[in-house]
Amino acid sequence: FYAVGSGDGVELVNVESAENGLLALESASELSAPPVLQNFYNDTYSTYHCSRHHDPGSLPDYFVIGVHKGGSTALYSYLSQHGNIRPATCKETRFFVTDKAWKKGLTDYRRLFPDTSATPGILTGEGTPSYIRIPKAVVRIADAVPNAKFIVCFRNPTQRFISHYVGQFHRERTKLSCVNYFERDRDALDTCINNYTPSQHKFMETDVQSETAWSALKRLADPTKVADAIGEAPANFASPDGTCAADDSHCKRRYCMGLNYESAVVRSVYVDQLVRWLRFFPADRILVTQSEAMFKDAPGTLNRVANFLGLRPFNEFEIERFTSANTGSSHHTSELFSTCDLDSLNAFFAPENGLFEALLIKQFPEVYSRWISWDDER
Ligand SMILES: Nc1ncnc2c1ncn2[C@@H]1O[C@H](COP(=O)(O)OS(=O)(=O)O)[C@@H](OP(=O)(O)O)[C@H]1O
Repeated sequence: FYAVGSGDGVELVNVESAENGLLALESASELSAPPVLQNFYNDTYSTYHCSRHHDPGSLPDYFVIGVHKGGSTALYSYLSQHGNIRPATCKETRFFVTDKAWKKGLTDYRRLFPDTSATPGILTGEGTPSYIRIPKAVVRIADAVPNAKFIVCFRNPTQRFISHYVGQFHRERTKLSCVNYFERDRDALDTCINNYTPSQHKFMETDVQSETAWSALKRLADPTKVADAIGEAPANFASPDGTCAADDSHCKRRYCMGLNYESAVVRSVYVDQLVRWLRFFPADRILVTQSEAMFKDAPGTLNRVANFLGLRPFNEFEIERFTSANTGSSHHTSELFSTCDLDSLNAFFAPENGLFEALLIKQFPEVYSRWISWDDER
């Protein structure tokens, strides 16, 4: 038994080992985790930790919504160097994914931001990379800040996964080798796919907009929506009621990835995440950027961000301050890197990388025209 808990109390949880306990916490927001672990995860690992202004300020004009390990810290801090930006008191407010914070309400959230209402042309915003992947974030943001703009930086999925793994290992959240860390998540997905039944899988479209229908929010990796966004309906596709035919592995994969959105491998599957955002916001309110491009040419990427936000280009003085911010720890130089099997990872991500490319072609053709191959950072 391990004692876990937050300010609201401590509970005893039966886990087989310290490592299993940590793994349980890591995946605690998944459906299978006991509620006490879900709460612990939400309220302790996602602490609402930023300092506050005395008076409530403005709601954000922009959000950096991801991806985790995609260079979001660098992008956010570079953006904050712009003379017309007054950022939040901290990068990752996590407000929209931390239930305790959300319950405190928007007035409390606004204390994290300056009041820009009297200074036209000055923007404020925050950068929480989990917003892109945690379904409740987009639902809550669409409700609370419907006119905001969103910036996302996608990285080669294999490299993102490895960066995540190395980070988790160093923070002592896992002791597994990279191969075993990957296989654990892949096997969990396979178990979900093999145990799939149509009766557990019913899309509750009308409930999705409702905050109380949390179970429905988890089902947002709707295969029909992915097909719509890409502009084609794959053969042998989902039944009219949205459930998957017995031999439709693509459909089941979408469903199971939707359920397992906290898993380290699923975090690198971008197509479902972006399609979900496109259900709430039009494509012209989401700026898709690429980590590999930013790593090579930060001013180039940041000037695209400035243009998207209606700001003038960055000047030399601001660009000189692009000294960053969560860079240089590169996982490539870590000895843990050698415990990864790049071929298996690339093979695992290949189907969804193809879907993601199709999504860019259809919804973000201008972005796709300058897209650098994922191979670039291998
Ligand atoms: N300019 C530049 N060049 C090369 N690499 C860069 C750069 N900026 C950020 N990074 C890499 O981005 C990774 C951190 O991403 P995030 O800031 O999004 O991480 S976090 O989710 O906020 O923890 C982390 O990746 P890894 O080093 O591979 O772990 C950073 O090194």
